[in-house]
Amino acid sequence: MALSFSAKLMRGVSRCAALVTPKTAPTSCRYFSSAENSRVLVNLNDKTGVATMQLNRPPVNSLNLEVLTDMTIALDKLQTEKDCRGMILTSSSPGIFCAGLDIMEMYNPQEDRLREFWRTLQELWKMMYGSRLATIAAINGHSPAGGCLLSLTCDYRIMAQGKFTIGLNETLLGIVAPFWFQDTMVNTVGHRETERALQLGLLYSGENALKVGLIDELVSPEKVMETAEGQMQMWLKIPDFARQLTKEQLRGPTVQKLAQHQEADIDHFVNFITKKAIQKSLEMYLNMLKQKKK
Ligand SMILES: CC/C=C\CCC/C=C/C(=O)SCCNC(=O)CCNC(=O)[C@H](O)C(C)(C)COP(=O)(O)OP(=O)(O)OC[C@H]1O[C@@H](n2cnc3c(N)ncnc32)[C@H](O)[C@@H]1OP(=O)(O)O
Repeated sequence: MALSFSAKLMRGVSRCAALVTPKTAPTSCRYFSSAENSRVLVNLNDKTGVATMQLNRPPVNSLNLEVLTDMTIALDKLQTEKDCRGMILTSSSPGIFCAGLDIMEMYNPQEDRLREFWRTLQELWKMMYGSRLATIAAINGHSPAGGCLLSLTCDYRIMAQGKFTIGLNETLLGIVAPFWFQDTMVNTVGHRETERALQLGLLYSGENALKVGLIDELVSPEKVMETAEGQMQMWLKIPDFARQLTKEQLRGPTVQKLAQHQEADIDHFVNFITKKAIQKSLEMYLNMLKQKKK
């Protein structure tokens, strides 16, 4: 029998809820291992109520079904921890925040897995965008497409200076950012900038991302985490209920829009991605990524 998404989540939570506390850990810090081989590393500081979630899937933290599932399980667990009030999302590989969705999930896919992959991304997006936690993205490297989307679900974005880029570049792959990716971008930088950025598949430098409001701060790579922690303190000075209700009023309608069209969105995604022409575009993009190395 097929399990519902929430049943799968619960099964995952009980499987993954083990608390792993290394001998060297500060006593106030609990380390959650969200999966047997830790594709995301999560710890919660009991003193501050702030959790850190690190993407940990080398080489580029691309988001496959397993990473998305682990993130969803970890976030669900943090949100049920009464004392957890904030989360910083970052990467364990400085230089790469997240390369976006794992293109191999979309290239020559099996339909069942493709559906589950997309549903899990939808669920994670809904949870992140509507999270009761104050969320800050510490973008310590490249952040294209799905990586940019993840950061956009947070309440505040701090990016590392350097040659890193960020943006919803889907059109460069010959694919189209779905309406809820677009909505998240519109809500952040406005309609006109989104029109330009998404049609051109713009990958912004940190400086340009700051200019258009795609990120909130640009700091040296070694300052990204401490800036995120400092900023988090400001967000946590606000009473939770007031901050959460305000967020819910501002973001709720966008989350509801996807919730109401979720099945149709999965059908549309599967139909689109499995088209011959789209498969060809993905193949060319994958080849281009490989050629780049030579
Ligand atoms: C109706 C709706 C339809 C569709 C909606 C779909 C929405 C899609 C959203 C997405 O997120 S699509 C993914 C878009 N991502 C990208 O365009 C990023 C591609 N990657 C890069 O640009 C670079 O890899 C980099 C992130 C800038 C890092 O560069 P670096 O030089 O450090 O690494 P390298 O390019 O050598 O990559 C190492 C290794 O990883 C493979 N790789 C990279 N990105 C991905 C990815 N997103 N998915 C799968 N694999 C990826 C790359 O090919 C290399 O593999 P190799 O070692 O085997 O050659």
